[in-house]
Amino acid sequence: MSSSLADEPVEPSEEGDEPLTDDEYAGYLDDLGSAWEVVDDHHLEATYEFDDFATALAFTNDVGELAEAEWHHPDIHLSWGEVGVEMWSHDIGGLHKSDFVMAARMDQLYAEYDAEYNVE
Ligand SMILES: C[C@H](O)[C@H](O)[C@H]1CNC2=NC(N)=NC(=O)C2=N1
Repeated sequence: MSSSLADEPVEPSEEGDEPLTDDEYAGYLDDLGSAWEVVDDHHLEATYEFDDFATALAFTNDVGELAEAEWHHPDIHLSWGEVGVEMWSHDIGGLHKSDFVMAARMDQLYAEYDAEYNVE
């Protein structure tokens, strides 16, 4: 996982942008942690594991703050000990570089948690 993607700006998609094709996003996907996969060439998906609900909730709130700051929002599913995230660009109905930057930022956030488990 290269930290360079996380250091890039989250630039929103422009009107008329086409979603990235698998060839176009392959390099970005390689830069992400192993937690992430692309589903149906449409969105990124990952599940982060934690020791308990409270820690999962804290991570969820951190992701929420990141999303608000970057004005680019994931779908988040909070469970006991787990946070599921889906990330895509709604305005183009698919994947944009900004989704991969956000995923890399979430990987950075997760790395700060003293979680016992990592996602396989
Ligand atoms: C109305 C608001 O500006 C838009 O919904 C923004 C906010 N957050 C967003 N988040 C995501 N993931 N995709 C978008 O297209 C998007 N657009």
